[in-house]
Amino acid sequence: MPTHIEEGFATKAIHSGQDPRQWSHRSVIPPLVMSTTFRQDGPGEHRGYEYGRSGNPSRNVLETCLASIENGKHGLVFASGLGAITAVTSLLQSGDHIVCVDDVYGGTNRYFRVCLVKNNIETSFVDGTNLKLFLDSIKDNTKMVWIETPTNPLLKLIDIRAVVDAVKAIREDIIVVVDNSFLTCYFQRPLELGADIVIYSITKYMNGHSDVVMGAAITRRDDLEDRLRFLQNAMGIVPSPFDCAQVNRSLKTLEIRMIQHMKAGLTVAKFLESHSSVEKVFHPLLPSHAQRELAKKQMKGHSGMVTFYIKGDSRKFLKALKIFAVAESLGGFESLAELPSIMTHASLTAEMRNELGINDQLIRLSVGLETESDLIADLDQALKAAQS
Ligand SMILES: C=C(NCc1c(COP(=O)(O)O)cnc(C)c1O)C(=O)O
Repeated sequence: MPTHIEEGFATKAIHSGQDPRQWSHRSVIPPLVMSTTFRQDGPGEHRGYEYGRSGNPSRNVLETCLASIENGKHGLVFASGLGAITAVTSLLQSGDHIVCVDDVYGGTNRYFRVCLVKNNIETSFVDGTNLKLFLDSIKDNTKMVWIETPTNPLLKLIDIRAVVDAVKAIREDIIVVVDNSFLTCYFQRPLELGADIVIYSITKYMNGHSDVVMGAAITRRDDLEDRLRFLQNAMGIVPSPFDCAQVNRSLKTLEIRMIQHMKAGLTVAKFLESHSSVEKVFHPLLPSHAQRELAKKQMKGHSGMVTFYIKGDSRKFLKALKIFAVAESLGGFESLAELPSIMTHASLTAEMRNELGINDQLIRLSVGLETESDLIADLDQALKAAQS
């Protein structure tokens, strides 16, 4: 028997789910199956696939690969990150309660606060960096705890293992969900830290090419996979086979892309921190980050996300940028810059934004894969423009 080799991340990303022996023609690159339906040998006698919404070979290849690189058991993909959030929160029912970290993506906040409330599912938004405060928010009807770490956009960290242990000590049936979009499974493994479900906006780093909108949920629990698989089909929030093939391709370079995003992001963060036109920089790997020790404990590294308070005119800064594009989203090879207060987090209430410190001086960067010196030069000239 060949000795079992514990494969590395890149090997899993390149080979998991891709075995050419799955298809008779043995193509090394998985075939793209666009068909919405599959011929059956007889009524109900199919070969694993019946209808495109219920299952698709190109989707199956991607879901297998995602589960493998997450060190999970089951991977499910959805039409968008919010589609994954919709499916996962559909595990709840009327009268249930969610405890959610206060600093989350604006669309997540909006879905919880505006949409779920229509189904009589209430959410408490709480500072997840204060474990006691977070746990004190758990009520008899709390059925889900929702974590983003690092958070969007303030890059606050939540101790996943500490939250999981404390929550499960209160009640085992509370489902702990971690949105890992800002780091990917290359830098952080929430399932290994005890989370029940990890979700992604695949749109971001996992695809990393800003040409697919998709979401994913990965779990080790058969019971949750069974319920999520039902919801994926019954709610119809599935991605196209073409998009699945695109993302499957992107995962092959995830490791090397994240390593470069980390390198460039840290270069940018250090440059900003030393600049006289910058008030404060948030980056988990900077010594100045309040939770630097937690970063070292639960993260293998950090992505290209950098957030900072600018001195001077933030709009002038953003309009002066030449290489960074002013745009929503993040995690692609191109560098992006945005003003969360009026862009990605505009859907928060003004009170919530004020409490969090998401004001017109707060700028969020997604540092891409361009030449680092070009990025620094672009930021430097734009910071000067903001002071004029
Ligand atoms: C579009 C942006 N965020 C989407 C997002 C989502 C939603 O993913 P979509 O694929 O955009 O539906 C979920 N979770 C996090 C942490 C996210 O950042 C943004 O922050 O610019």
